[in-house]
This record gives sequence, structure tokens and C-alpha cells, in this order.
Amino acid sequence: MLSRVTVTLGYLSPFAVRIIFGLTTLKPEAYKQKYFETNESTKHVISCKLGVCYCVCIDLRKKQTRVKVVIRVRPPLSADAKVCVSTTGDSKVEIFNHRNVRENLQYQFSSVFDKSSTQRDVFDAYVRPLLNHALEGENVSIFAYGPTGAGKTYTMLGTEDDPGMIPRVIHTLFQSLTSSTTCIKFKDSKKESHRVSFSFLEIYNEKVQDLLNPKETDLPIREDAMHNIFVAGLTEKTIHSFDDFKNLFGPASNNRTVAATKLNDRSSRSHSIVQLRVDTFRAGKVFHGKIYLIDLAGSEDNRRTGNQGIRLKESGAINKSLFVLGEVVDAINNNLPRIPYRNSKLTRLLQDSIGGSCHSVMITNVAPEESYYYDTYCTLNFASKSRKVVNSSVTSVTDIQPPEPPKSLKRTNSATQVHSTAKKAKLSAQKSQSDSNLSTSQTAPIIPLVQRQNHLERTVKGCMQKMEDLLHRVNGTQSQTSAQTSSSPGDSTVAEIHRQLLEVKAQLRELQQQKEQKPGGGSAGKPDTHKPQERRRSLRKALASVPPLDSIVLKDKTNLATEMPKQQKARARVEDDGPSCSPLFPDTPPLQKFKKGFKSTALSRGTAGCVTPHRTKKDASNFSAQQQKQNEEFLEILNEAPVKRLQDLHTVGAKRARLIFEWRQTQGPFTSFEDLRRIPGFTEKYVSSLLQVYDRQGAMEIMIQMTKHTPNTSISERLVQCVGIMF
Ligand SMILES: Nc1ncnc2c1ncn2[C@@H]1O[C@H](COP(=O)(O)OP(=O)(O)OP(=O)(O)O)[C@@H](O)[C@H]1O
Repeated sequence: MLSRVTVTLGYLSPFAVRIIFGLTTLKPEAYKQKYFETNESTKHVISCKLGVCYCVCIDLRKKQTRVKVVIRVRPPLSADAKVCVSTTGDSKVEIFNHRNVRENLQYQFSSVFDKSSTQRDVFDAYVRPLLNHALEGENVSIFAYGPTGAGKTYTMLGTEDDPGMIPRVIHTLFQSLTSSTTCIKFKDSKKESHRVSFSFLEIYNEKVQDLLNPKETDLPIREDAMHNIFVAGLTEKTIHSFDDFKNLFGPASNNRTVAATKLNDRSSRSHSIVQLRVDTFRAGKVFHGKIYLIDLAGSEDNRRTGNQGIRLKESGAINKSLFVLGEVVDAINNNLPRIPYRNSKLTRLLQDSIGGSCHSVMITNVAPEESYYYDTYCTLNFASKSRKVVNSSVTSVTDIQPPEPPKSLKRTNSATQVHSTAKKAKLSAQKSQSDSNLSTSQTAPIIPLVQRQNHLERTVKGCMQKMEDLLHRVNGTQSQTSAQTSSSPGDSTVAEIHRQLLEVKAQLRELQQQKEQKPGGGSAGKPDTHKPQERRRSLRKALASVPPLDSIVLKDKTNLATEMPKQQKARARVEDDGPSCSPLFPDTPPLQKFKKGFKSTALSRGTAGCVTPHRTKKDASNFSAQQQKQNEEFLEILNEAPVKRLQDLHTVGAKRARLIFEWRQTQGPFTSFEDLRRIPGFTEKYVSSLLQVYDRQGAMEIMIQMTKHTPNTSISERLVQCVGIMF
């Protein structure tokens, strides 16, 4: 078993390094990452960066740390649920053996927390003691593992009454730092100060996403000269207090990918990782410690989760990365020469948390219900394997030419002055005090986080439900069309509309081609020698000769409608002055209000009275209600969707999604679509085209709805409405 202890050799100037190691011919950059094996039990690592050198002596004989594996069994979620997990006082967990139900399988762990345990119990016993290591320049990681719905997010985030590990770690860390640290001039070697930076990322579908600054791109995972794993380009924000953290974490949590599955209303669809970098400036050195707080996505049995479509794909990525995690653990336990860290983003990122230079605790969550039996069995097997993994801790120390500490750091730490050992003692002494603060007065800051989570839960659940409904409808419609069969009148008419639409399009194309083949219409075979203006003119002429859409429909061989009577046309015009044709603009400003040159066809057709030429009053009121609904839904998306969801909107993208999100954070909810025009960076042209896109999508949606609700309306009527709105 290997372990490492570091001895700092102090500040070495680049010149000194050259002399000592005989590298006189090399420039400082060139002896970056040189390794000197002194003997079997020690190893020196020397690195230089921008003329600053640091040297770490690793003692291979001392200090062994295992990954601490604790089990947490959550309470059953319903009183009448059958339970299959039992715990014993001596840190054992028992479940029945599915191969022989008369037998019980027994697992021994470092500790087992039963259903009556609180967050505080877990934190005090296994998490709080690790925090000191971060102040000494070592890495610490706390991760929650387990099947979906077993309580990982509950353990890491917690509730208002019982905050989880993430808020507790940060609260305790700052309580310790602000009460024990001093604002210092860095050159005063007897005093110390700290800098804490916060990053938050998720691994979703094998892509690393920065939750503080969500981007479409997949951030790369890299390794530095000291074999620290880091994410290149990840946003890091310096935080000075628990409030700073809260302000960043709340909005960033909204960017997390969660959704409802059959087993969990708010299932995490990604692995989320909070990273705290703790730099301690002490005695002319900087100790770089890191704390990872990891909420893994749950392993999923898709026969039980009922996952389909997007959920199924996510589940595949989650299960794959957890499978690789299992392989990594196996490889470490069996001393294999190659550990497959690189086989998944999760294991690559956790490389220095599992079997690397880290103090780790894995809180393994299990659900007690019988319905979770197989998940529990697999999880306990995995957890007992993980217990054998040995981590070796390494202190990361940099000798530096002391810079002035940041102003904010001075401000924060100006109150007191205590040495690090005193801080350690303080950290333990604050244990009870901090906890009572956290669960009473300090729960207040956590409330918004939990509220956001709850809100997010509702929003995401609602959105997913709508999306899945829509998918079902579209799938249903497609299959109806292909099979040419009908199970309900509504569905068959939708299929008919689709078919007719295709035919209309084909006829349009045909007419266009015929026109082009006419002399002077621009022939396909010959090179077009016309000037652009002439070309445009001839195209306009060609299009002018194409019969109006409604007349094409009337000529359709299905003969579902004949020519529209003049009276009906007139009536339609009158009715069109009532409800707008746009689902997004019940009180649409006239088209002229838009920037010159931009044309909303849906609107123009509506005002010209040719969209719904023979719409009845009943249709009109249905239509209006549908429009209203569409508008509300779109506003709801603007007001409630996380950045991730916003950027999926057609033409929005990551940057604009961020702008929308930031605008609503600072200015409050959108009251109308006009507000979009007030977002800095949103041009009039862009907003108009965005609304037009949703105008069309909304119209399609309305037509599907109307078709279902008024199956007896003639197909041609609906088709004309649909075509009018969409084109
Ligand atoms: N120790 C506990 N005490 C009370 N309720 C709990 C506990 N652990 C979990 N729960 C409840 O169980 C449900 C599922 O928990 P949670 O969402 O944390 O599961 P999860 O493992 O994170 O699931 P997923 O992997 O799908 O995100 C939640 O309603 C949560 O409140």
C-alpha cells in the first residue's frame, strides 16, 4: 500500500534549480515536470511556471488512506411499503439473498446510517473531519452514490430543515475561515489568509457543462504537471462568504438537468460536481487544496424507470459512466497496470478522487423498499468493492514571490489572527455551534435554494410532460399517415391534413418548374445570364402566376372542398378582425409596426383576411383560447425555463439564452413578448423573427388541437386555416 507525504523544499529560484539539478543548459520552461527518483521510498517532483518553482518530495512509505464508504438507508417513502433492508448496530447491512431466500446477505462498512439518521449525523462523522485537509493543501472529495431515488440529492443538497452536505461544507468552511483567519500583508509570513473559489459543473450525456456559464461546447478535461485533473475553461468565482456561494449556486442549480421518471419526480439526469478551490497563503507559501462535492446521477434499471426517448439516452450515458466507475474500482483493487479512468468523463474527472491524491468519502444511498431490491443488491456490492480502494494524499504547495493578497480577501479576513493549528481546533470546536446556526438562523439562506429546486422540479416536469405529449401526438399522427388507417376521427383527419399539405407543396413545386421552363422564365439547363434585378422580377412574375393556396386546395383530387363562396369570404374577413391569427399576438400590433422589411406572413395573411376565410364563430373562440394558451405557455418558458432549456428554443442558442435568463433575473418576469425587445443585444429584427417562428409552431399546435376537438369540421377548412397560419 502506498501513501505519500509531502515535504516542501522551499522557494527555489530558476537559477538555483539549474545549479542543483545540473540543468544549466535548460531554460526554466524546459525543466518543467522533471522527476527525480531519490530512492525506492521517496520521489521528488519539481515544477516551474513563470519563474516560480515548486518542489514536492513524496514519501511513499507513510500515510495510507482508504476511500471511506458509508451507507445511508433512507426512510421508506410510504408507510405501507415492504422493506428488504435491515441495519445492525455494528455497521452492517443485511438484505435477503435472492438466490436463497432463507439466507441473508451481510455487508460490513465503515459506518451505516439508518433511516433515523440526520444530515448532521453524516456530516459530523465523515465530512467535517476532512475539511482540515483542504486547508493543508490536500484534495477532499465527498460523493453520493446509489440508484435513482435512493436519496443522493437529498444527502448532498438537503432540505430547508435539514441542509445537506454541500451547504454544510461551505458554511462550516467559511465559519472557520472568517473567525480564525487574518487579513494580512502577504509578506508577513506569520499570518495567513485564504482564497476560496467556486465552480459548478455537470456531466450530462458525457459532456462537461459549466453550470456557472452554460455553453453548448463540451469542456475538455486536462491534467497539469502535478497530475491534478482540471476542466479547461471552467468558470471559477471567488467567494468570500456563504451568501456569495448561495447567490451563485441558486441560479446555477437551475441549469442542472433534472426530469421526472417513474421512480423519482425530480431525477438528476447528470453527475453534478461542486468544486471549491481553497488556497491558503501561509509562511510565504500557497497551499492549494480542493474540495469536490459530487452528486452522482443514479444508476437506472429502465424496465422500472419507464424511460423512453431522451430519458433513455440519458440513462444510457449515466449507466455507462457508472459502469466504468465500477471497472475503475475493480482495476484498482486488482492492481491492474491500466486503470480505465479515461473510459468515461466521470472517472477521468474523479481520477484524483478515486485511487488518486485525495481524501474521499463515498456516501452510498440505498432505498429500503423491496421494489428497489436489485438496485440495492448491486449498490451494496459496488460499495463493498470501493472500500478496498486506497487513496494517497499529496500536498500541493507553491513557493511564491509573495503578491499582495486580493483586496477583498483583506477585507474579509481583517478581523482576527490565528495560526492554522489553532484553526483546526477551532474547526472542531465550532462543530456544534455551526450546526445549530445552520439549522436555525442559517437555514434561511438555504430556503431560496430549496425553493428554486422545487420550482425547477415543477417547471421541468411540466415541460417534459408537454414535450412527451407532443411527441406522442406527432408519432401517433405519423403512424396513422403511413398505415392509412384510423382509430379516431381526430387522428385520421390530422393524417389527411398532412397528406394534403404534402400534395399542395408538390403542386407548388410543379407549377414553379413549369413556369421556369417557359421562355423568359429562366431555364434550368442554360446558364442564367439575367441580372439579379431581372431575375427577381421574373421570379415575382412566376410566383404571381401560381394560383393562391386556397384555390390549389380546392382543386385537390380528394375534392373535400369546392370553391369558397363569396359570402363566406366576406364573413371570414369580418371575423378575422376579431381574434388575431397569431397564437403569440392576441392583441397584435399591426404589421407596419415591425421594422421595415420584415414580414410576418402569418400576421399579414391574418389581417388580409385570407388565413381563415371560412372560420366559424365557434372556431374563432376556440382559436382565440388556443392562442391565449400558446402565448401563456411561451411566456412561461421565457420566465421559468433554465438556460439549458432556453437555448434549445429554435434560433435562440447559448448566448441569447443566457441573456434572456439574466434579464429575467435582474428585471423580473416577462410580462409580454415586448419585453424581449428590451434585452440588450436583442435586435428588433431578431425578436421579430423569433416570434414569427413560434407563431408558426404555435399555429401547427393549434391546428392539431382543433382537429382533435372539432373532428367534424371539414378537412379543407382546417387545411386552409393551417396553411394560412403556417405560410
Ligand atoms: N434521508 C432521507 N430522509 C427523508 N427523505 C428522503 C431521504 N433521502 C431521500 N429522501 C426522499 O426520497 C426522494 C428521492 O430522493 P432524491 O431525489 O435525493 O434521490 P436521488 O438518489 O438523488 O435520485 P436521482 O438519482 O434520480 O436524482 C425525495 O423525495 C427525497 O426527499
